[in-house]
Amino acid sequence: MKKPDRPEIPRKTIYRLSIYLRCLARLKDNAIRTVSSEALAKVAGVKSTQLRKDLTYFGQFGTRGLGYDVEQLSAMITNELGTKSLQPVVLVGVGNLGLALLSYRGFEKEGFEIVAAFDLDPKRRRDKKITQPILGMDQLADVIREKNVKMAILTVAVAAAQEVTNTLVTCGITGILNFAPLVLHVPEEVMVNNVNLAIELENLSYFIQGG
Ligand SMILES: NC(=O)c1ccc[n+]([C@@H]2O[C@H](COP(=O)([O-])OP(=O)(O)OC[C@H]3O[C@@H](n4cnc5c(N)ncnc54)[C@H](O)[C@@H]3O)[C@@H](O)[C@H]2O)c1
Repeated sequence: MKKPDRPEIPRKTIYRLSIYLRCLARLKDNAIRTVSSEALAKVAGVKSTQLRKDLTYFGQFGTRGLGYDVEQLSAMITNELGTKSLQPVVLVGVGNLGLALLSYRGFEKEGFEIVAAFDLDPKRRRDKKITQPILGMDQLADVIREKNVKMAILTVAVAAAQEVTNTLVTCGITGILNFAPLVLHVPEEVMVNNVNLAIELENLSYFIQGG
């Protein structure tokens, strides 16, 4: 996977980078140029020792007494996350969930562009709010190649998820955001992130018991 010359960076550290980046964006909006590790940690909701530890994976940042340069730290994190330029993404499965994600206008601001969506039955769903092309599966390989797409959002019915995953991997996709409630089998070099609201709710349910 990415940057193999580095020591293993915990997955949670990478998640926290995304949180730090959004906090830094808010500071930039308020014309704040430098921030102490304590202040940044506080807005990010972590301990300052955690923040400093996370950032040491990527080199030395900040000046003692002065803190971090907001612009420089944002640039470093964006570079590490690979979101310096707009990343093309495809979505497969234009049902209820797929349509909802396609109609969300906020992804581009965050560095991702859903360049096209695909479905077995691309003509079934039409929605004036959707600006991306909805195409048949026969066009998937061409679009992925032409637009050099590496990431896919998977919102197909659970029964089709593994088969569609195999197709995506064959087409060169190396990162899958999977909404289907099953464990996908992929080659080692392919990364899958699962989103499962039921698991998140179950987790909340555990923690609020007896509250
Ligand atoms: N992660 C979550 O929290 C969460 C929440 C809701 C739904 N889901 C899951 O998301 C998926 C979609 O849910 P939905 O309600 O939008 O379902 P849906 O039935 O409305 O849509 C599924 C779409 O997938 C398409 N499809 C099926 N087989 C395909 C194939 N082989 N190739 C291409 N397209 C194919 C169908 O034509 C349909 O348009 C399901 O797997 C569901 O379990 C997850």
